[in-house]
Parts: sequence; structure tokens; C-alpha cells
Amino acid sequence: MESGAVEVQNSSRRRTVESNNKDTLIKLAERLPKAELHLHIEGTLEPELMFALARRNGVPLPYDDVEAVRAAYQFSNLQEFLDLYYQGMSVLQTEQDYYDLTMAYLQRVAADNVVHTEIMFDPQAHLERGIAFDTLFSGIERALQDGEQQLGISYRLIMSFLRHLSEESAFEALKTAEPWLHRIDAVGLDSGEQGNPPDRFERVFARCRELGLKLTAHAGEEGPPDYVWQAIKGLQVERIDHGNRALEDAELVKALADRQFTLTVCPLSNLKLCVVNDLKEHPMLTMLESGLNATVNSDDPAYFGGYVNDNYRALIEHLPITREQLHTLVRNGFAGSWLSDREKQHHLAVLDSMFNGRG
Ligand SMILES: Nc1ncnc2[nH]cnc12
Ligand SMILES: [Zn+2]
Repeated sequence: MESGAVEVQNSSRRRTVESNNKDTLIKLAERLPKAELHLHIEGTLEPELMFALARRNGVPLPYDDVEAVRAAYQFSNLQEFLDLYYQGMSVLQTEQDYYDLTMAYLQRVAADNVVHTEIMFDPQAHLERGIAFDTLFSGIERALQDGEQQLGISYRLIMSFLRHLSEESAFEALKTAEPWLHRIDAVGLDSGEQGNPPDRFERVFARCRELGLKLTAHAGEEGPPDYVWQAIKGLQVERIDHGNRALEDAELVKALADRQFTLTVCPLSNLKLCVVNDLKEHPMLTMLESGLNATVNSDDPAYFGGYVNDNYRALIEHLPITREQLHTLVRNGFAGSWLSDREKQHHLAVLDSMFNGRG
């Protein structure tokens, strides 16, 4: 055979081997037990449920059908998504609506082998529509309790403050939540990042710390590395949600790596919101190679086209990720969770044995 033809044959064989390896890795990722640490429950509202709840509650929707809703999910930045996200959640009115929303998410991720989830909810977005805290909280919590019993998915609850609103509004939400605080594990900070620096929320986060709540914040999704510094120094968070833009500041990367911060990274969200232009350019492997404890999460799966396994699959398809790196990512999910040390050790041991071929 001509040497050119041999080369073509070799390179096509190489591609087949690579794609077989990727398929094997995807199948492994799908069946591994996983933790999800970055999930907005309101972002799990699938168009079908949105329509069902709109009908149930007599809420008008500006769409003719579910296809029209899906077609509208084209975003060029975070704010364009947030506008539809806040509009979509207007169909949530009763305790049963919040239950149905949460249970649908749990049933969906049980199929992805998620065994632990730490979910965020945005109370201000519901309180300002006249929904009582008890209504939303009871529905979400009842589904989480049923999910734990029926599906074996453990959970933690994160109450998130909306950063486009004032710190005073965050304090009001905290006051409203007081009777339920012993059933809430952590607080977070989300919504439009640009122009809404973490510093503005230092006092409310200090108060939450005093109350014994754990702390996290979205930072470095669209906002500059300085917002990540503010989150770790000013708010004194224990985790960073997203953190992509931390990579622009070598000193910050070193600080996050030295202090073993967990970053809750969301690949399909990053693609949909144009934080990255192509998944081939996603910084996940750079994060791992820089010693950052990155994890894989879905953020708002109903809006971004995928749940946890879809995010793993997308990463494996687009990046030269190794089996060891997959192991690290799934491990980081449990290690960075707010499970007890004993629970973490249990999950990590199961995971390690699956990777070592004994699972
Ligand atoms: N990706 C995201 N960033 C900031 N706030 C959000 N609220 C829901 N999803 C969000
Ligand atoms: Zn988020």
C-alpha cells in the first residue's frame, strides 16, 4: 500500500480507538454514583410542567406550546436567560406545584445515578410575587424527604439571595425564613453578576455565618476575578459557584488551590450562556491541571439542555479527558459536598472501588 494510504488508514483507526474510549468513559460516567452541588430548583422547570402548572393555576404564558418555549431558549448572556427564568417560575403558586417541580427533578436525576444533591432556591423571586415562604419551602422540602425515602437521594438545601436586589431585601428574606432556618443548610448568592459585586452582601453573609449557615456564592461566571476574591475574602464563602474567570488571575488560582476550594462548574450552562463559545474550549481540564477542585453540575437543566449525565457526556465528547480525571471530578462532587465526613467516606469508598474494578 502507498504510504499516504497507510497513514489515512492509521489515522482512521486512531479515531475509532479514541471514540471507543470515549464511549466507554461516557458509559462509566453514567453509571457512577454522583453528587450534584449546583442546581437551581426553579431551573428544572421543564416546558411540559410549565404548561401543566399554567393551566392548573390559570396563569397566562406568552407561548403557544412547549416547542415555542424551547425555541425561545437561545441566550447570548446570563441576563437574557434570567429574564425567561423569572418569567417561567410565575406558574409556581401552590405547595403542590413546588412539590411536583422538585419531585420531577429527583426522579429525573435518579435515572442519572445522582445519590446526593444540594439544591438552591430563590425565595425573593417567589415572595415578591406574593407566595408565602411556607408554601414554597414546604413543597420543596416534602419532595426532598420523599425523594430520600423513595429514591435514596440525600440532600442539602441552599437559600440563595438575589444579587440584583438590595442587601436590605436579602436581610428581609432572611428574617422571613427565620422559622425554617434550622432546616436550611446554607445560603448562596445568584442572579445577574455584572455590576452586582459580592461586597454589597458582606453584612448579610456575616449574619448568616453567625447563624451557623454554610456559605457559597456565584462568582466568576460573567464577573471578573475580583468578584471571586470578594466572595472568598469579604463573604468568606466555602465554595464558589462557577469560578471560570478565576483562571484569569494566577494568584487567585493559587489561593483557591491552596485552600482546597470547591468550584461548582456547569459546562452546558457555560455553553448556553456564552461563557464559552465551544465546549472544546471549556476550562475544566485547565482547572484540574491547576489543582482546583472542580465538579460537574447542571445549574438550570431545563433551560440549558441537560442534566448531570448530559454534562459529563458533553465534557467527555469535547475534551481529551482521562479516566483518572473523570474519577477526580466525581470524587470532588462528594468531597466538596456538605455531607458529614462519615457519609463522604462511604460515597468515596464506593466510587473508588468502582474505579478499581471491584464495583
Ligand atoms: N447560572 C446562573 N447564574 C446566576 N444566577 C442564576 N440563577 C439561576 N441560574 C443562574
Ligand atoms: Zn447557578
